[in-house]
Amino acid sequence: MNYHVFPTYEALSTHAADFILAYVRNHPTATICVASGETPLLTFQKIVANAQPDDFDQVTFVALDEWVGIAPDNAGSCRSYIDAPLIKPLGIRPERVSFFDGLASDLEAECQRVNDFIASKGGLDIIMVGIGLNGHLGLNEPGSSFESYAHVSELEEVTASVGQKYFQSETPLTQGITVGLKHFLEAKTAIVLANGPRKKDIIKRVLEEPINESLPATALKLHSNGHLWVDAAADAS
Ligand SMILES: N[C@@H]1[C@@H](O)[C@H](O)[C@@H](COP(=O)(O)O)O[C@@H]1O
Repeated sequence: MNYHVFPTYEALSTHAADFILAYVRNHPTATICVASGETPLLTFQKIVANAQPDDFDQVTFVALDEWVGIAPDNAGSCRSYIDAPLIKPLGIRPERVSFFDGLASDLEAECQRVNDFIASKGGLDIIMVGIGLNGHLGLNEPGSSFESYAHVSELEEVTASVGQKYFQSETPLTQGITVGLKHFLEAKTAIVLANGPRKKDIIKRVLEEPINESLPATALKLHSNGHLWVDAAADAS
């Protein structure tokens, strides 16, 4: 795992955006899985600001996760956190993006649909995600199998309560639907971003603890091209 500390959130986001832009210019048909949440918002802004008109014409995006029971157009949905700042401004065509439907009546079929979509693209080139305070990647909560593809997860209390920050009013969050850790491990490049002092304790655990499924982010240490990029406030080295 490559660990890199950037002086500021701005520098971290610039690096992440430049990495994606350089990658798609060299690999125009790339498939990229991106996270929702607050962490990648400045990266998305910088990608949009610096993209050339045809950079993303043939690129495919996969949205990492979704809250079960939340409508796609809810401003707090994972979809909204990716669609509004990245997908819409880049003008990505609907057939080139996969979102989980948190309202799907058959969640297992929804997982299979996303698994099939990713497989049809030959897997993920890049997966770039944030990290939860309990070490989750996407909504792969502690205990998630490293062998799992897309699946439904039961959310820990900390995830349900921290998740309230995305919503205007109290919203019950009990389950998530997420790309699996096997997707993460099979991606050609895996990147975890973290910023701010709230993430320092979990970054310390990722750096110090052995690879184990109780701490999903340790999957990064199993990856042959895994990167943990943090700002100085989240640095725990
Ligand atoms: N579902 C999201 C994830 O997609 C995100 O990567 C992570 C970190 O969120 P944030 O970047 O807001 O700290 O947890 C949330 O629960």
